[in-house]
Amino acid sequence: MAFTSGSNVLLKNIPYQFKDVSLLDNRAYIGGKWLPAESGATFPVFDPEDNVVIFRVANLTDVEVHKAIDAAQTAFLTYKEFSHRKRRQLLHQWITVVKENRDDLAAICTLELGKPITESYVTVDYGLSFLEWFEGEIERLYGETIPAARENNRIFTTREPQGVVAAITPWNSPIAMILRKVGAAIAAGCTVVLKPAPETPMCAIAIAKLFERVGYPAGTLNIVTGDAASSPSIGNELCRNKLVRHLSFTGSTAVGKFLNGECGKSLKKTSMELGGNAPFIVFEDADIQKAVDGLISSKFRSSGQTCVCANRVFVHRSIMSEFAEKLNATQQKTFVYGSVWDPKVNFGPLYSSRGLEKVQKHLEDALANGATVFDKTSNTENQGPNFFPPTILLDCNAETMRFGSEETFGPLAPLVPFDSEEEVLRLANTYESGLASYFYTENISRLWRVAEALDTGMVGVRVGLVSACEQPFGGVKESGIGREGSKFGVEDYTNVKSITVGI
Ligand SMILES: O=CCCC(=O)O
Repeated sequence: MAFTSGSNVLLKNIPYQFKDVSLLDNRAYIGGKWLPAESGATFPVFDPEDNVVIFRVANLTDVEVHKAIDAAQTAFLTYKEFSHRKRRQLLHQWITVVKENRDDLAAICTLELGKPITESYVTVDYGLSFLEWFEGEIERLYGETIPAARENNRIFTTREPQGVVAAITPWNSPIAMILRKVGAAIAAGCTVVLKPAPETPMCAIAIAKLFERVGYPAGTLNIVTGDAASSPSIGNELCRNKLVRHLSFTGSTAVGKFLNGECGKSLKKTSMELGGNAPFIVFEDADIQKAVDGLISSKFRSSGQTCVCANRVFVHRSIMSEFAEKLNATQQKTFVYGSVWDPKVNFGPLYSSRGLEKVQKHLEDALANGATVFDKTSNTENQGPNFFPPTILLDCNAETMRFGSEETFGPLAPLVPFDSEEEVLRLANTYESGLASYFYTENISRLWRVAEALDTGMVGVRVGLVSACEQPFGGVKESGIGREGSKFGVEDYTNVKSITVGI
């Protein structure tokens, strides 16, 4: 299927028939209207499977972003007066239309991210789980009563929506990351200007198309699209415009630090979900097959392209060879390669040639410094220009090789031997990142000791997957500020107001 009809454009034939082609708009969404860039400019979106252009999307500048923020502020003045029950009903309707359009949303995700279709359904359902969780939270945005020190005073608190939220979302899990941010902000009573990643704008547009059907005030959600070159001007407006009260960003630590600095100039609240470099530790007393299974999901999920993917794999020296053998055997059995539209396929290409280059650099650096590839994965030839197979490296050193200090964001599993708990904790906690960590042990004392000692916002103990709508998601140190998902994710978009009454 390929077609052009007004603003609904798909430039390439694909083996999927969209049920509702109106979801494939290539315009921005501002104040309830679908608009091309004022300059008429567009930017290309590529299919990662073959690097062919699939869409051309409106390339905005700060001028349109300014208008989107004004529209969001106008909508906020109406939306903030809605009762919690009414907000909940609207969110429920949004959930219903997202569910009804699950197939098309998964297809768009596969198309612009190169995710195998089966994984795309997982990300749509993961996104939906956030909306469902936030729907429940809306009516539980409670305040408190506080005993007053002055006899004639009574003090209580309420939670108020902050106002206009700017959200900047990544390419790596577009539907889930958009719904995790936008769903929480809308649940809290805020309005949103969303800037999706230039690689995956069509997921955001489709979500907004469904949002539009629900009956929120015009301007409650706005989508401002732009390519990498226009992102700095769009980002500057989002950071500097005083009507924006909260900026929520998921992406690299370098960009997060810059945005946070800019937001500081008008003291905006920020939520920053930044780079990971997660340690994954397998102690000598671990259930080895359980640890292998955990690493398969932590390391290779989304072809290794999530911020919570294991990056440094520490394995106790005494079990290294057994672990490596089992890991290799399990990954050979687990992954199926081929067209991302084939429901049996569960491992796809990287998102772009940029992603591929980084993984290749980390591999070359490790090999140049003494690492070796463990039994090259078979059946992975001719999988397209951005494909990188699951690769296990032996004889690695996290202190001297590049993967040790930088997130690889790809399916490279460097196994680093260690000899003691003290040593591995020092290595795991060395860097400034502190998003997720994982470890496997069957020793109950060690379980508590290590969980408490790991300096990360999230710890997976005997699990390779921590992400869930009810789990507070976020990091410490240079991995971020704030928590997404869970009750904290909604509270993050509210201000606590204290009201003192004299009687
Ligand atoms: O990569 C960012 C987050 C993915 C997840 O929520 O597991």
